[in-house]
Amino acid sequence: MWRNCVRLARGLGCGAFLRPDPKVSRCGVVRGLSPAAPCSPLWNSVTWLSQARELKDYALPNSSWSQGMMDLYSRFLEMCKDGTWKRIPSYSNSVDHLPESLKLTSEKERKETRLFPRNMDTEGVGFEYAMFLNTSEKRMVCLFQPGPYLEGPPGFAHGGSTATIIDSTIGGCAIFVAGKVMTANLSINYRNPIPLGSVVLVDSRVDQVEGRKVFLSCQVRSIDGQTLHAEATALFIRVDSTKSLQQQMSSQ
Ligand SMILES: CCCCCCCC/C=C\CCCCCCCC(=O)SCCNC(=O)CCNC(=O)[C@H](O)C(C)(C)COP(=O)(O)OP(=O)(O)OC[C@H]1O[C@@H](n2cnc3c(N)ncnc32)[C@H](O)[C@@H]1OP(=O)(O)O
Repeated sequence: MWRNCVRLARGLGCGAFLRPDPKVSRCGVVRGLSPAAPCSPLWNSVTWLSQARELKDYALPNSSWSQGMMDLYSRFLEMCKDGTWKRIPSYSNSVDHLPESLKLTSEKERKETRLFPRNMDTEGVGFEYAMFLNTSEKRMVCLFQPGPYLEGPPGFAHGGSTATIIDSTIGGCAIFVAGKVMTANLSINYRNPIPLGSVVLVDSRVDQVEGRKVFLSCQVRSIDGQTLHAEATALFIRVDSTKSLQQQMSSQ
């Protein structure tokens, strides 16, 4: 069934769902001085994407995405049009997400590190995901399609992979709202297993900020909302900087 989904997606292709940017290749590589995110004025306005080096944006559709993932992605792109939601690009290295001016000197030198959920180069085998941020609701939603290399129980996602995508989504939300943070506590209740190749919505929000403490909650649900796969609460601690990433970027 999973293979059929992949074949179906391949057959349909993804071109129809994207408004093509001639400077962005189909696989999301940013060429030359072009920004990567077609729907986000915030990301378009920042200068840190203007690097000669090529960055691949992994959060753009590829041929492994199922029809369900594509449909959901285009629904969120539609919601980006009025600025309510912003598509968050995703690179293979944490450092690539930071504006040049915020990088520590040591981080400016290229390191052979990889952001954990982006550590597989073959499309569709691991974490396929795309995140969208709603700033006013302090909410980050992640469309997640777990691939066959994330198997735990036969046919289903490993609980650790679910924890990873929750931590990343919640963490991304906390970073945009509160700035540089670390996960101090993550508590997950697993309610229903996630079938490999299915698409789920990881919906997280900041509930409260108390000094350095950022409290968040999250639900992982099937696309139709009928199945609750997991729910989580988390505490993130601000480690430095009083500004959120968004404030830092808009003041560039
Ligand atoms: C990265 C990419 C950036 C790109 C962004 C743009 C794109 C966005 C999209 C996608 C992003 C993906 C995002 C990924 C996110 C992943 C996040 C992780 O996986 S982080 C790794 C795992 N976490 C650790 O390794 C922490 C290890 N722990 C520590 O380093 C420290 O313990 C730390 C920093 C958490 C706190 O240490 P202290 O020394 O700074 O602070 P103290 O004094 O201990 O605690 C402060 C307050 O918090 C409470 N606290 C601390 N830990 C607690 C806990 N576990 N439970 C309850 N309270 C706790 C304490 O009791 C204290 O409270 P009182 O001020 O006294 O009221």
